[in-house]
Amino acid sequence: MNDACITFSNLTLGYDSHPAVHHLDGVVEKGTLLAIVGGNGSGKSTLMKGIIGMLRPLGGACTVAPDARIAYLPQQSELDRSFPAQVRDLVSLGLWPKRGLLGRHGAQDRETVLNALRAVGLDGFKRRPIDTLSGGQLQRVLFARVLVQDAELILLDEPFNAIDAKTVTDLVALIKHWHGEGRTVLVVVHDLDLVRENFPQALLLARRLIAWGAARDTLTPENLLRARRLHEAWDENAPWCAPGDDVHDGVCVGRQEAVQ
Ligand SMILES: Nc1ncnc2c1ncn2[C@@H]1O[C@H](COP(=O)(O)OP(=O)(O)OP(=O)(O)O)[C@@H](O)[C@H]1O
Repeated sequence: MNDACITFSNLTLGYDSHPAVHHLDGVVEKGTLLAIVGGNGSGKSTLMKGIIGMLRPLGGACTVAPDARIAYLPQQSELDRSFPAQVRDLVSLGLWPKRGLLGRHGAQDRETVLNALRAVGLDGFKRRPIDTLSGGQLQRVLFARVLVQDAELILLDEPFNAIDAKTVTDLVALIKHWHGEGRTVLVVVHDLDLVRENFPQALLLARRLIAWGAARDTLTPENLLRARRLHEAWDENAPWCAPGDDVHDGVCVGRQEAVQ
């Protein structure tokens, strides 16, 4: 059996005491390629932020294997492209765990960056200002940064949004390559056909876990309908489950007094 890369233990994540991911349990084993799916606002990005430690749990715990270096690619909408930088600067940022933020880059580092740009199909782009790139080109640059990070755990939040079919095909190939190298890769994806065709496993969220397993078994019409119904019925102002509160079907139902 593989070792655990990420362990969720009754994990609840949220904002201002309002839960966005509720009572999640399970283990992502090392070397897994997993798609995270669910409707808008179902908690996918929140889960990613919980895994990298950007969000502290409201309850429970999320543990990442201590030896796992993490590469995280947020949604493009969270990136500031106005920063005056060239493509090579952005890709070089992936080297900072090895070199430190102000560390000097040697000839080998420059070669690593060029090789990464070549691998994502952007040979010759190293001096381009990042604010002149198309959305698809920027996503390729960000994948190049992940490449140079050389991380054991890779988290990609909606990397295929507003990307043309050719770019999606190229980026999926890179993701499969990382999986083939034994890395653990979690990807937030909206296109369910793309998941069925390319991802061995899927985790379906509607703030709580609906299903998790082989992609084809997870993305059944029944599970998707259940996810939709639960999601639509969700109360945005639901309170945080305090320790000791009762949970029914994955949702906090408050503290039930013992029946005498
Ligand atoms: N910084 C924040 N402060 C308050 N609430 C937030 C914050 N970020 C997200 N939320 C809320 O948490 C819930 C889950 O959001 P999240 O971004 O995780 O969903 P998602 O599944 O990634 O959605 P999408 O597919 O639209 O990107 C939503 O109700 C959202 O409004």
